[in-house]
Amino acid sequence: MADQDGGKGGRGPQAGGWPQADDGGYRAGFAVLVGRPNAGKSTLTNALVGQKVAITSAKPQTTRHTIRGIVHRSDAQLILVDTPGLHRPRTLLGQRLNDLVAETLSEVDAIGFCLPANERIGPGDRFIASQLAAVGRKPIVALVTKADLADRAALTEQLLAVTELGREVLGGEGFADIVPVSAKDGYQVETVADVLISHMPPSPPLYPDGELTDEPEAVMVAELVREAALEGVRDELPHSLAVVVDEIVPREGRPEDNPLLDVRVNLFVERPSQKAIIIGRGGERLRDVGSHARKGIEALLGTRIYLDLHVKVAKDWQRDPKQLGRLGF
Ligand SMILES: Nc1nc2c(ncn2[C@@H]2O[C@H](COP(=O)(O)OP(=O)(O)OP(=O)(O)O)[C@@H](O)[C@H]2O)c(=O)[nH]1
Repeated sequence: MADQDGGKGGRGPQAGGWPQADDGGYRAGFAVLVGRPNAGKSTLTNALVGQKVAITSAKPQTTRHTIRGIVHRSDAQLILVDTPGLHRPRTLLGQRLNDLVAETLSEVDAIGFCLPANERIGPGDRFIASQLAAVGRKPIVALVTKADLADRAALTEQLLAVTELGREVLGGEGFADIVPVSAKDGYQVETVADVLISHMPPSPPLYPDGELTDEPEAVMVAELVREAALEGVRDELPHSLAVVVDEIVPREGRPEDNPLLDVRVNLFVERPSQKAIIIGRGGERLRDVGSHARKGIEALLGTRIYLDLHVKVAKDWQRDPKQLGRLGF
């Protein structure tokens, strides 16, 4: 995977800004965080990378896209892939998500398996552990997340339970490492990076220094719109909303020192009633969504934008392969 990704998304390696790799000890590679919904994967990714790149929410399974962030060290690069929750497929969308996860797992150099410190290991965790065991020889690091939510005794007990799970499901010594971590208060976040980096292969840097994500900007724009559109109505339509960026184009005839980008975005829902929720009475809610998202997008792109949002009904898009393809899943 190492040499495939450099040019993805039109943000490939650029001249200048590359870290030096001639000291011989450089490591670089890919790691993925897996775990059941709500295990803390997105929050930990953000804490490791130091910038908000993925949606976090109190509701499960909001992370739809594979989002990468990059941890830069003077002697290493850790490229993180944040996957959707690995779970038993229910709808076709679920199946697609799991295919995506399986594909990602087979391509990375190490896997971080997130298990919350404050919740008992359950069937969902065992299911994921068995999937990981099937991936074959690959370092699997257990990350006991949300350590701030467990007291010392409970954390110790959880670490023992996780050790046991590793031996039972993976055989031999079980997990390559077990690290308790809290993304919330920063406890051991650096250690997680150190441990994952220790499992990366010797390699020259794969990305220019300072690049925090290779996610195509369009995907980040879509995430910002999606986040704004779900604000306050997650209960009503968390799984029924797909956001697709139609185009991002510079407005013609603008002065060079004051450019404006036209950003056109489509929001797909499954039913007319959901369209009404997004738009709100007299279009008021959609205007709020737009002004909210616009601020985030302007900060992301570093320029003023005109944001054009369109809400469309794509009936049963979650179950229709053609529609899923069109929506980028
Ligand atoms: N107290 C505490 N809460 C955390 C921590 N990490 C994550 N959370 C919370 O746990 C919830 C789920 O976190 P996410 O990072 O969205 O979990 P996820 O595994 O990416 O979830 P999915 O996208 O559903 O797969 C959110 O409400 C977070 O604020 C932590 O270290 N401490």
